[in-house]
Amino acid sequence: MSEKYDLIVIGGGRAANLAIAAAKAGEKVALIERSKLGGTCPNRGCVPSKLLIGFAEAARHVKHANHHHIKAKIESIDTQTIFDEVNDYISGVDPRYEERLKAVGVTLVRGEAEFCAFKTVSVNGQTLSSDKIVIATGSHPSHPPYSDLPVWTSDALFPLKTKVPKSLLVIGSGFIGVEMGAFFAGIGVETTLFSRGDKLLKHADHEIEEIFSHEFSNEVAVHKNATLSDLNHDGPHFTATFNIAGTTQTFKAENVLFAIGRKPNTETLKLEKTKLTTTQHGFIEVNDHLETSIPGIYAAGDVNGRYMLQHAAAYEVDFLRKKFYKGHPSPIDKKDIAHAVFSYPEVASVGHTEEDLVRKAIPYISVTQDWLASARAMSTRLEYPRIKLLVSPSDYSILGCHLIGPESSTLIHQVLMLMHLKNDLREIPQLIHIHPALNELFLSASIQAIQSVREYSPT
Ligand SMILES: Cc1cc2nc3c(=O)[nH]c(=O)nc-3n(C[C@H](O)[C@H](O)[C@H](O)COP(=O)(O)OP(=O)(O)OC[C@H]3O[C@@H](n4cnc5c(N)ncnc54)[C@H](O)[C@@H]3O)c2cc1C
Ligand SMILES: NC(=O)c1ccc[n+]([C@@H]2O[C@H](COP(=O)([O-])OP(=O)(O)OC[C@H]3O[C@@H](n4cnc5c(N)ncnc54)[C@H](O)[C@@H]3O)[C@@H](O)[C@H]2O)c1
Repeated sequence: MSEKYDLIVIGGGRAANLAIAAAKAGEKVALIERSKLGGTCPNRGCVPSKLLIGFAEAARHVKHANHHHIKAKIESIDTQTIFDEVNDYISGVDPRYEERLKAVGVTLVRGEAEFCAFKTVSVNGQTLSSDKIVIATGSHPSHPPYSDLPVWTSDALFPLKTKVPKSLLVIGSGFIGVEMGAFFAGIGVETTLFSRGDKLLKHADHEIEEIFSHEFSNEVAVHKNATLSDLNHDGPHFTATFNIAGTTQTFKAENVLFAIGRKPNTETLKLEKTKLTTTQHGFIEVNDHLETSIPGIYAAGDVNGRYMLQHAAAYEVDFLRKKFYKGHPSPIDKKDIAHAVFSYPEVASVGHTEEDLVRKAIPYISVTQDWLASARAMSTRLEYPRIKLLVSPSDYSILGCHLIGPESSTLIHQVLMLMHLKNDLREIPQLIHIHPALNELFLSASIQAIQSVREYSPT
């Protein structure tokens, strides 16, 4: 006999907030979590990785002090304490979530959920059913090749249970590869990163990617067009053989981090028992109400594959909260979801890349400028910071904006705000910018873009 609930939430990552909202609305709600409450972001994702990156940034300021005619030397970096502090943060996450859930009366079920009948779920032999189920089971690192060896994925870093290696090979040049690669290099670990293609951050706008690739390679040894052909582990070292642009090369390091993408957590859910199907990559398809092909079953966050970002998961969970408990009837707003890569250099992006616009035959004008007109930017002594604006020649709306340089993740919010309120680039020069704040980069780029739109004539 199954116990009936008003709502079952499977996965206690971002969707824990939905369970709390349901309980506050007076519903009988069960939250099922097989691992640590809080999910990927605070336990093994955004938060611990950014805490680590802060340490590397501090080290990099010392390393680059000579740009400001200051002679400085790092005497030592206590890498073990850095990880101990981050491990400490992680250990507090699950208990904090559990307290919040218990305070509002959510029934917390610890264990792995699987469907056992239509809209019925079993966990450790206990059966729960509901007409309203939210699947928010997130994602996990793609299974690395050579997984019989003690190689790392990002999950192995948080919490780190082994000693910090002196040397590291990073395989993959997406978000995690370049963030963690810059971190380890920043704290003095001899780091080499391998990309199987000829780009790092292959989905970035090409102009930004070129600058990123160049600057990142000054910090981290990079090999492009590199395919791993063999990996051995012998005593304290890994020996990796790569085919790099037609030649065979061998590298040794104390550890290897695979950062080769993430897969949805749907394999063990037995979705077929509730008649739900997934895409060929295992993501749960949803409509614009985040409802699956089975009415009453919803999927939010990484598991639906729309984005794989914490702020997108948060937005989707909040959409469901408003839908269920505030009676909001509208479909989910197709907002542009921005992202930032907290590597060195930092990159932030919203909307289309230039390649997207070309592929989709969307007319645009493009302006790329450095930020160096601003004294604050000049004072950084960096030469690469750039803004790329892609603007519609028909109505001055921003189609895409791509930043590279310090504080890109913060600065991009000026563009997000404009796109959110009234997407008309002509508003930017109307705003009196503080002189000489970094934000002046938007002023000069928008003035040039407005001029280009005025002069635009379709070919
Ligand atoms: C190293 C790293 C850095 C990142 N940095 C950023 C960043 O800076 N910014 C950003 O926006 N995003 C970042 N992300 C992505 C972000 O962490 C995810 O997009 C986000 O956590 C997804 O939230 P979610 O709630 O969908 O899934 P999750 O947080 O993964 O939660 C899903 C939960 O479901 C549980 N679960 C799975 N299957 C079952 C089951 N069958 N039964 C019971 N429970 C189950 C899991 O244990 C997990 O706790 C990063 C990810 C990684 C790995
Ligand atoms: N700052 C952020 O917002 C942030 C940070 C970290 C992670 N994330 C999220 O987590 C996701 C996963 O990150 P990720 O870096 O693992 O994935 P990713 O998709 O960003 O990059 C994976 C890279 O690995 C390459 N690759 C795939 N298989 C390979 C193989 N067998 N050998 C060599 N290279 C291979 C791919 O071509 C790609 O370049 C991201 O897509 C993002 O959604 C976000």
